[in-house]
Amino acid sequence: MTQTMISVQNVQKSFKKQQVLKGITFEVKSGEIIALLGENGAGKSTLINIINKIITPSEGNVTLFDDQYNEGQVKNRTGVMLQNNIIIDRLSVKEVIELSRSYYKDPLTFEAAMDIAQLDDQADLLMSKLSGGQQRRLSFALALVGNPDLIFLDEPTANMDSRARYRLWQTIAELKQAGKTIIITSHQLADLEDIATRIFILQDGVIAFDGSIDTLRKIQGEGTIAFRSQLSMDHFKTIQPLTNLFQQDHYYTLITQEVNQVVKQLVPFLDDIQDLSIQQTPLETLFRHFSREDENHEKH
Ligand SMILES: Nc1ncnc2c1ncn2[C@@H]1O[C@H](COP(=O)(O)OP(=O)(O)OP(=O)(O)O)[C@@H](O)[C@H]1O
Repeated sequence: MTQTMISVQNVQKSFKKQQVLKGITFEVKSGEIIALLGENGAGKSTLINIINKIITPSEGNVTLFDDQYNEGQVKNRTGVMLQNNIIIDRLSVKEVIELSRSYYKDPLTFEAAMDIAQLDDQADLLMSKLSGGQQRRLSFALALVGNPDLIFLDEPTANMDSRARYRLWQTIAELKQAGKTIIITSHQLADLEDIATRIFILQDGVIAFDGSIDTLRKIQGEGTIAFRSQLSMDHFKTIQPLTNLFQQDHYYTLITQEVNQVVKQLVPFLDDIQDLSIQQTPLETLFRHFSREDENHEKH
């Protein structure tokens, strides 16, 4: 049976004169994997911190699980990996895992938590002596040590090497299989794309998009045609139908619902086109539509 895990009602947050969140409302059901996207400074961490009562909103309400749950019950079923690692200077990796385990009713075994952290060789090392990536791995294990049903991961892969990142996404896939509910912020959109069941795009203080990646593709274009060319933008501007056209240096990206029709119109330019590729529009490209940094494009 699906349960409402998170209910956010009209959450607003201002820091001095800057209003970061302007009225955020949504519900998350059990088993959903939410990718929370937004540019740097969009307010993703602020929203996650408000949901977890780390900062208070200027307006609005948040309910986790059921409003009958007390704070202790909520904490017991929730795992949080914040953007900044929390370091307790005097504790070793082993000690902090044991300490965290003791807090929860139904924790993972010590071995399972160590397996997530992948820090066997550093078990006796003080937390403060870990590298940035190792601290991140420990933070991930600590978020999961209580065997939570609801998990918040704020840029979990920051500082991780590619092997650690691979393992983390694998663990998240296992959590998904197990029916956990997860909210993740990450700038690694290719990995998020494989795992998320629902995308939130935070822009200008509101959720500018809430839906599946398939819905986003239906709105913005199923197919992406990319190529390099020395020809100017003017040559490609008249191509129809496009939902978006990006140019960066000599690299063009055309997004469309009608791939065949667009490819046919590129035929006259083929001698001046290199590295042509056609693919289902990736999340990375769909997200660029909402990006302010990428001004060199034509929205259709
Ligand atoms: N305690 C604070 N005091 C003042 N301003 C703050 C505070 N916390 C956040 N902000 C501001 O709020 C905005 C949103 O910050 P936030 O960290 O939520 O963004 P983000 O979407 O998580 O960004 P990033 O992708 O860079 O992590 C930023 O402009 C930030 O400077």
